Amino acid sequence: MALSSSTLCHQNLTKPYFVSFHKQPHILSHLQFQTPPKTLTLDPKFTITGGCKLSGHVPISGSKNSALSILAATLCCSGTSKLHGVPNLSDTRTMASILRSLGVEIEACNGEMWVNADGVGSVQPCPEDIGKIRGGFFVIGPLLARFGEAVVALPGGCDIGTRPVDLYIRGLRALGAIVELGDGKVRAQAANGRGLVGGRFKLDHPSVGATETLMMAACMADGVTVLSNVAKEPEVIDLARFLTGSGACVEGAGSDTLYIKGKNQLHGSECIVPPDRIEAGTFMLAAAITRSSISMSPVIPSHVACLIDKLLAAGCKITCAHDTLEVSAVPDDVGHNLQGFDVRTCPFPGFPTDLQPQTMVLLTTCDGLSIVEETVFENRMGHVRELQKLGARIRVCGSTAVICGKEKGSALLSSHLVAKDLRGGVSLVLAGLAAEGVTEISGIAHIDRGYENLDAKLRLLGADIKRLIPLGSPL
Ligand SMILES: CC(=O)N[C@H]1[C@@H](OP(=O)(O)OP(=O)(O)OC[C@H]2O[C@@H](n3ccc(=O)[nH]c3=O)[C@H](O)[C@@H]2O)O[C@H](CO)[C@@H](O)[C@@H]1O
Ligand SMILES: C=C(OP(=O)(O)O)C(=O)O
Repeated sequence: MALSSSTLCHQNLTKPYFVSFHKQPHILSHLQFQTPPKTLTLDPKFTITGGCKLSGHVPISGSKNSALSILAATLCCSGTSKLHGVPNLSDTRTMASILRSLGVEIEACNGEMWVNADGVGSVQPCPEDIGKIRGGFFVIGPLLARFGEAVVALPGGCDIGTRPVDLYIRGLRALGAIVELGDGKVRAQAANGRGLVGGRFKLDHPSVGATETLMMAACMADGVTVLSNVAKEPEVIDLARFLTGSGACVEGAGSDTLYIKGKNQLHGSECIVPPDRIEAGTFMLAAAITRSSISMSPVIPSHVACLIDKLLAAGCKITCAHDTLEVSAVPDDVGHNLQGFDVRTCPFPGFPTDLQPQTMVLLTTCDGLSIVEETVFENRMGHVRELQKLGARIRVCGSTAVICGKEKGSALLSSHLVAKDLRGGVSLVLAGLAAEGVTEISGIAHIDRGYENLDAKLRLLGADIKRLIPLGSPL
């Protein structure tokens, strides 16, 4: 089915994601893994020779952000939970290490994870690991709810703004917890040694992580909790689905109010981590930036509706059949250069902040002036300086960037670039695919936090990208 904006408006945004287990693709089994050359380099790097057209089909992995919150939620469950489609990322490995530091037993094999939290003997997860990722902090909700206490260090994650945890703290207090912040740690205790109690809390801002953390806490609080102005992101719905499958009573996921009736006990359950909408969006943009045609699956089209609208407006062709999406920007197919467009990032269902840097790269290759306004994080323009090294004409004023599209005959040039965060980092990879010559990108550990085998997947599509590993480091 060829897509237009109106086609998507009729799709149910909260429709469950059903894939029978036997159909779950062994997504990476057919990728050609390259044994990376060991070279005289200090830091792992990508080198990309630009100009290759992409073609073929790419498998989309399970969602990083859904996997992180569902893994945190397994702490609520008695017995074993079985998760399918957990992406093999440094973030999910760090999350597993955080859970193990509490005494959780985890076995993992080919994207499947068996998690059992019955032997938890600590309420203080490893602070070093918590400091590496944002999602690790979410364990404060389930720890407090099930064990009455938690001591959790302040989280890490992408350096894209101040990213406070005030909404988590105020929300947990509304559920009867005593919460203090000091020494880089949040200490929380259910008051009077009793468990949490249901309550009402309105978030000042629809924070994804605060919504998920409070939802997990409320699932085991005594009585009913009403959370308003919550996040409506698909990952919130995925978490609610896992919790409900584990015996919790959660209503309203996907709307701006959650109604949760607490239960004394939740049980382990089985779930599939839905596909990563940000990874899918990144490959959709890779097709557009390289003026190529590729397909990808599984994708839930309503999760990437905003990007589909923008790419259609730019002049791309997009078709969708079941869970497969095809994006074409081949000049012979679209008949003209792509047209620039404006973007304003917003909480879901608005344009995702996690696709802002990648979209900016596309805009540098389109006709005309484009404006990108970042409204979710106050410091998410770190990629611009690197893109300017490639000759991109971008001006930033605060959280707004003005992008001058392609001049006749001009192209992005190659350079040595540094990835400073996850999505900014992958935007440099996309720029390298379109640049003339060889682009070198260091700091790729940021990219490995959130993309499963990015280089192998791009090679599968025909890109010339190599991962250089420092001499002496284990493969
Ligand atoms: C692991 C994970 O799921 N990460 C995602 C999650 O991050 P995360 O959950 O951290 O993002 P939030 O939705 O909480 O952040 C949105 C805004 O709210 C602010 N804020 C948040 C909490 C708080 O207590 N106080 C406060 O002021 C933040 O500083 C930010 O400006 O949602 C973001 C927004 O879609 C995505 O970019 C991240 O990929
Ligand atoms: C901001 C992101 O991740 P995190 O919240 O884990 O830092 C992201 O995935 O783009």
